[in-house]
Amino acid sequence: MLKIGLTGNIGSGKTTVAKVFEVLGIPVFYADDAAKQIMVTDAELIEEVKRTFGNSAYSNGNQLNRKYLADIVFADENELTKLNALVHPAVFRAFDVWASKIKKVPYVVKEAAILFESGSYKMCDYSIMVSAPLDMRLGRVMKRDGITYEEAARREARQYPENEKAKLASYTITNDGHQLVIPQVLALHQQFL
Ligand SMILES: CC(C)(COP(=O)(O)OP(=O)(O)OC[C@H]1O[C@@H](n2cnc3c(N)ncnc32)[C@H](O)[C@@H]1O)[C@@H](O)C(=O)NCCC(=O)NCCS
Ligand SMILES: Nc1ncnc2c1ncn2[C@@H]1O[C@H](COP(=O)(O)OP(=O)(O)OP(=O)(O)O)[C@@H](O)[C@H]1O
Repeated sequence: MLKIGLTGNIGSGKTTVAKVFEVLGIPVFYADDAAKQIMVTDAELIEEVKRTFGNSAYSNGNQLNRKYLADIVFADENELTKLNALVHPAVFRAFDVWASKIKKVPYVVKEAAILFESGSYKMCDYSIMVSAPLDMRLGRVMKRDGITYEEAARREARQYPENEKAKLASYTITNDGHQLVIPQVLALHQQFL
């Protein structure tokens, strides 16, 4: 069973592409969602996050104060590195457990915003990058999340540039509103069968 990493910078449309793979019957692991879940359920991790970023990182018990944490980590690369070091090992383990339970499919997809930055592409057989022009990506995220251009751009600045990712990726899907996405996914699907 192949493991295919699926990534793309903020607002590229990787989750949208992942849904197409799901429609084709391919199981998809959403690393960002797994991280979200782990950050509110793993007691040891919660304590580490509080110790590192202050008790205000959580409110009402184990409810993650996402805005508080985002303001700290996306403003300072060192802080983001600290958070990544706490969260990512647990996400890697969750993926391995999830994948080990899946049988009788030719491949699974791991969707992760920072597949290359975290190094997790090395644990995949192939990687796919979803690409779209910067302004289009930031515009999509502003609309989806109700955040400002500056907030979206700050996150983008913490991710590898698209041209560097393209060098590492096995395949690229273009989601620029001109090229159709579904035929591009179907072509890769045929290849992985
Ligand atoms: C800082 C947090 C709490 C902010 O939460 P928020 O709900 O505002 O954002 P969300 O998690 O939905 O992420 C939205 C987008 O931000 C970008 N982003 C998120 N985490 C990271 C990161 N570690 N590095 C670079 N970009 C990131 C991605 O493009 C992502 O799709 C959250 O992003 C977080 O806990 N990040 C660290 C864990 C992580 O790395 N998750 C992503 C991959 S496993
Ligand atoms: N081709 C497209 N045309 C119009 N809207 C699109 C297109 N592709 C994606 N979108 C929209 O843009 C937004 C961002 O897409 P999506 O959530 O799939 O991106 P993402 O790469 O997973 O983003 P993030 O890194 O922020 O999680 C969503 O609201 C989605 O519906």
